Amino acid sequence: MDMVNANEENVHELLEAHAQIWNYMFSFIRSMSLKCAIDLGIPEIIQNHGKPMTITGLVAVLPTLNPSKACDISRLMRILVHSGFFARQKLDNDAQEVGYVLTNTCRLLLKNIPLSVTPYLKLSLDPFCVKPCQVLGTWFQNDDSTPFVTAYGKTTYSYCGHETSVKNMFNQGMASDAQLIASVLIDKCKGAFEGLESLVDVGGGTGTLAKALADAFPHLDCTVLDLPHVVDGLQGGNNLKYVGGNMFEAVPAADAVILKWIFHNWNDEECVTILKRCKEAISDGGKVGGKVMIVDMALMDEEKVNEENSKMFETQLFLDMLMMAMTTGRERQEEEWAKLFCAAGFSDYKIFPILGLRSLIEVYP
Ligand SMILES: C[S@@+](CC[C@H](N)C(=O)[O-])C[C@H]1O[C@@H](n2cnc3c(N)ncnc32)[C@H](O)[C@@H]1O
Ligand SMILES: O=c1cc(-c2ccc(O)c(O)c2)oc2c(O)c(O)ccc12
Repeated sequence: MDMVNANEENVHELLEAHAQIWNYMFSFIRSMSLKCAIDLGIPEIIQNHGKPMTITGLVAVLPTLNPSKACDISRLMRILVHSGFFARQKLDNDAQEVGYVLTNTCRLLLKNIPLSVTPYLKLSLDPFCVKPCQVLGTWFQNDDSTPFVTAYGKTTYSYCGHETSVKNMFNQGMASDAQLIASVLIDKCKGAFEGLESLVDVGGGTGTLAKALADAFPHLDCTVLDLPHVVDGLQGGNNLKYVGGNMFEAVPAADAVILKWIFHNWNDEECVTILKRCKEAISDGGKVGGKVMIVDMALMDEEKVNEENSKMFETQLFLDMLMMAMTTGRERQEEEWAKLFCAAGFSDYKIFPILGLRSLIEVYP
């Protein structure tokens, strides 16, 4: 079709292509509208109201709203109803008036629930992550190691080390995700921890996952290894301790090591080095049967993408592009994982696709 010169036959197709571009182009409006509702505390206010909340009721109690902008809140709510975060419900059976309620999805965004996604959303939509994405094109044409460096002039590592508020936002985002993974692992994969006496969470951040595992398995000795500036001052417990160190140099000895969201931050060569340090850690005790447990993505096969799972695949690709913007890492397909394991001297692995977009991957020496 001739897309440039519209005539009557192709005008329909032209407009459809045009609409598709606009929908894609304006996709950031979705995330920014959701971020706005969260910044204003709207999910909590509606939840605490206990029944459908009218627009008048909502604007009356929004604590930080400038009154001259009250009429615009209904426009914000309209797009978020359309996107499925809020729904409209009658106030009561015979009433005509309707109010807003939260959908199940939106409940996951409440700030004070254990599995809240909000800290991770705040991290992902902060200029910390957004600015590097805006300079991808520049980065493809310069010598910088990552778009993050193009945007900020330093690596994420040194940026987080110096800016306390960004470091806290990053650690809180990671911790909230670790809480979700911990509860699924403890609920669905108890067997994976059976027979283990000690476990190191490599790059375990502020220890959310290790803490949950230490509580769930009181006979498991848990260690969190992370950079000194992350673990300094953190207090362990009975079967939990923190160690400051560098996973490229040494990993404390244990029956097993777990690494969540580590490998997607690093290139292949860096991953093989980390894997070798992990292999040494599970061999040092002299006990056979140790293993490396990885929580990360196994990218779906493009041939297996269909209408039902295509959104899932798209979300995996979003994360891959985010990793391109922030780090030297990438999301990997099964074959790419297998190559890394082989290069680091492991003999076998098994992928358990039990964590939604991500998998538990066990690697054996
Ligand atoms: C993407 S975060 C994942 C945190 C945690 N595993 C989780 O999933 O919630 C990566 C972690 O690796 C840590 N890290 C980076 N370089 C490291 C190194 N050389 N040695 C140990 N930890 C490191 C970071 O400080 C950060 O906590
Ligand atoms: O901004 C990010 C930065 C990093 C990151 C960068 C360098 C490292 O040395 C490291 O350990 C982690 O990882 C992320 C991540 O894993 C996400 O899921 C979302 C955002 C980020």
